[in-house]
Amino acid sequence: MPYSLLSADELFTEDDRGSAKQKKVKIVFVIGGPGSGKGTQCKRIAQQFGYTHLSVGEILRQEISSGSETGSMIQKIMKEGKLVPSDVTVRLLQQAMQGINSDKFLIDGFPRNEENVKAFEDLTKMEPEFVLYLDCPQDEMEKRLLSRNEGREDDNVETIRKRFKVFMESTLPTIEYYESKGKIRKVDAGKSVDEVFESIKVIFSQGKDNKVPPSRHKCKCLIL
Ligand SMILES: Nc1ncnc2c1ncn2[C@@H]1O[C@H](COP(=O)(O)OP(=O)(O)OP(=O)(O)O)[C@@H](O)[C@H]1O
Ligand SMILES: Nc1ccn([C@H]2C[C@H](O)[C@@H](COP(=O)(O)O)O2)c(=O)n1
Ligand SMILES: [Mg+2]
Repeated sequence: MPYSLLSADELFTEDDRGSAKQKKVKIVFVIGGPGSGKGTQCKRIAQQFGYTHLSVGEILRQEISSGSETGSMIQKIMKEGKLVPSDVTVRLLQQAMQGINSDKFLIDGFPRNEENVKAFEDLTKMEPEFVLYLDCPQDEMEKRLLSRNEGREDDNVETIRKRFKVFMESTLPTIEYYESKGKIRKVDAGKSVDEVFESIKVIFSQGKDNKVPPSRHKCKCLIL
């Protein structure tokens, strides 16, 4: 189904004295495997560094709760641990951003694949300032998800394993892509919540030129 997508200007321009003025918006993507602690750490980052936290998974779950046809489609996909088509995801993300007057967005759980990256770049003509990557061992992530207890339909062993596979096959290549642009900031997310946040604070306290050594992930390169 075609969606009417707004351009970067329509999304990010404010007209406050009769003349169109470009509003500078800073975007940080937060990625990591299922259960790596994205939501947990984003709440702290938002509080301490003044970002607006948007969880893309949460935005999709809100659409499910709305009872719309799109919501039923999203629900089926999520139950199977798969990814929602990017035109749907980016449209809902854009709508959420439009409704908030903020110049600093922390976008949790995005991008998840090459299609997400391309849809976002094509639509907004923007790039993230940097991409925070929470790197966590799979057995630790599985343990966390199985004791999360938030009633999520996708927190069962079968779906969790599928989500891990999607992360390895589809999300890791996006990390390679941003790494080639010097935008990945990786932290060891297998430690305690406080320890992980200590490493994150260092990153958010530094300027945008802060660089980390390339990671050892072996993934195919992402060609956009
Ligand atoms: N560093 C940590 N140590 C132990 N438990 C943690 C840590 N970080 C988060 N948790 C717990 O693990 C569970 C998953 O965390 P969280 O929801 O933040 O992960 P997520 O990356 O957002 O997962 P998803 O991709 O499924 O949304 C939660 O119950 C949370 O309280
Ligand atoms: N960019 C995204 C983000 C999320 N989804 C879907 C697939 C995920 O398993 C689910 C839950 O997301 P989470 O709360 O774990 O971040 O939402 C997607 O398709 N595309
Ligand atoms: Mg989450």
